Amino acid sequence: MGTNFITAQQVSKSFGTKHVLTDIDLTLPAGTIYGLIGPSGAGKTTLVKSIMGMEKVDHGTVTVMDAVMPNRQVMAKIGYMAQSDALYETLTARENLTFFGQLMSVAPKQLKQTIAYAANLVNLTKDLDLRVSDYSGGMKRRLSLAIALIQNPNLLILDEPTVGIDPELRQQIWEELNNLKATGKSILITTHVMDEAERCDYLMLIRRGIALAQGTPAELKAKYQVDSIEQVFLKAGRLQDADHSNR
Ligand SMILES: Nc1ncnc2c1ncn2[C@@H]1O[C@H](COP(=O)(O)OP(=O)(O)OP(=O)(O)O)[C@@H](O)[C@H]1O
Repeated sequence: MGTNFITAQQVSKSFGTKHVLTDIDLTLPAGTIYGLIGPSGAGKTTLVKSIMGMEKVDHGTVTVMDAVMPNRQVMAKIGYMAQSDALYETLTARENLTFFGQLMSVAPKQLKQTIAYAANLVNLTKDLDLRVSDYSGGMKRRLSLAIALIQNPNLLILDEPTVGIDPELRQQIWEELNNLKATGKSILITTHVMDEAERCDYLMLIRRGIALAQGTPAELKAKYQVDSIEQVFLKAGRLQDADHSNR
């Protein structure tokens, strides 16, 4: 594989007359946590789905692990956690993990081990044999994250993985994301939580489908001469508004 897990070039997407993504470039190298940060409706999920090959882009190209997307085989190799949970409610969490593990061709011998690892990571070990219909919203998010990890993927794409997850567990999840990164895996993550943005190696600030700024958190703070990513976002947003009204 080349050095990059994801290369998106000049990606544009509209729904009807609404421009949702405009000329987005994104490069995700190995061993990197890349954060997409932006307000609700900014286009983060649409960009993630375009990278996954689940949305057809109007313009531009997306390459994932050397394959031009959409590509079913490559899509199956990505540990993907969607924004809405796609779980079998009448099955237990263990049965869900087993089902998805088999679907992703995890060897039966390994499956038991990876279920234990993933359940432990998201703190669901003791609730594995409960039916998902009895799970809270946060538990369902955690189970979805465990499913994304079940095949030990080299590339994880996580759409708002920590929504509804308490701060302590969020901390543990971030620690594990960093461990995965240290083994050369890459993670693309969307969030609107600013302290999570600070933990990413590289960020894209996205607003109204436009990449307002890209860089490491330190680079962005230096560029906008502020102390936090939240302030970077506010300043970049104001500049975007001023630019818009000057046209
Ligand atoms: N299938 C669709 N048909 C029409 N409009 C869509 C469709 N999917 C998304 N949109 C619109 O595209 C815009 C961007 O949506 P998207 O879900 O990508 O934003 P987001 O940044 O992920 O927001 P959130 O943080 O709330 O998930 C929104 O205005 C949304 O209404």
